[in-house]
Amino acid sequence: MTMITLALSKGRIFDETMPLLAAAGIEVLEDPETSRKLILPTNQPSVRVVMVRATDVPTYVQYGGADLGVTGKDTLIEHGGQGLFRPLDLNIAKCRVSVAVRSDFDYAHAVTQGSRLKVATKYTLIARDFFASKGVHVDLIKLYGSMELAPLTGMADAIVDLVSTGNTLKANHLVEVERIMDISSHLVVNQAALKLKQAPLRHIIDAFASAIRQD
Ligand SMILES: Nc1ncnc2c1ncn2[C@@H]1O[C@H](COP(=O)(O)OP(=O)(O)OP(=O)(O)O)[C@@H](O)[C@H]1O
Ligand SMILES: O=P(O)(O)OC[C@H]1O[C@H](OP(=O)(O)OP(=O)(O)O)[C@H](O)[C@@H]1O
Repeated sequence: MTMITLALSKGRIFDETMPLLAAAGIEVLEDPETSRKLILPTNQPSVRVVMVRATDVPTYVQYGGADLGVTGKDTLIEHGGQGLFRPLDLNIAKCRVSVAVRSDFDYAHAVTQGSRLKVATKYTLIARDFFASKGVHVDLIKLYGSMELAPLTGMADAIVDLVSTGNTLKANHLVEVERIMDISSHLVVNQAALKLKQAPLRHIIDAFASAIRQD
């Protein structure tokens, strides 16, 4: 029996992938929110799900710890995508990467003045590319979470972070000043596995493709 291993992360990616798995006839038998198990069985003995940090999904798939996985485009860009085949935009976990500042910070003035902007972010590659393309000099501060706090404490002038409803920014008196790119989650597949386990992986990819919701 050829075992297929799918890497997912807890929360919205797991939740929003479930209907796609259902289209492939796959049902996960345990709830990752309540189970302590990191390897979850499914109703198909030849398919299992491994639960990893969202930022680790591309790494697990790249090195063959999983044959395929679901990951945000933001995470994929920061990872670099080496060794990954990326057959489908799943149109789930939709948000955007944006620049935000304190509502009393004059961003337009700061970026035209030619001075250096202090930017805190988890997304250093995306931020570096974006500001380079605008010709704005930045000092990047790498953070792993709670980016919103950086401008509030005076540590940074701006953040580059994910925005969906805008509620998190609003609750912290921050405003979105530039939208860098739209984000959704993608299916990624290990390139070697795609050759060695072609038939079962094709079945999953095709089922996912048929179940993608367009809006
Ligand atoms: N508010 C949101 N609305 C829609 N999609 C989102 C939102 N926040 C994040 N996402 C998308 O979902 C992916 C996973 O986000 P999630 O919050 O589950 O993990 P994380 O906490 O950022 O990751 P890690 O645990 O590795 O730090 C992100 O990479 C992004 O593509
Ligand atoms: O614009 P909003 O709708 O407020 O979403 C944006 C927030 O969502 C993400 O965090 P996290 O995954 O912690 O958000 P969650 O509370 O939706 O899980 C992201 O890092 C932002 O902080």
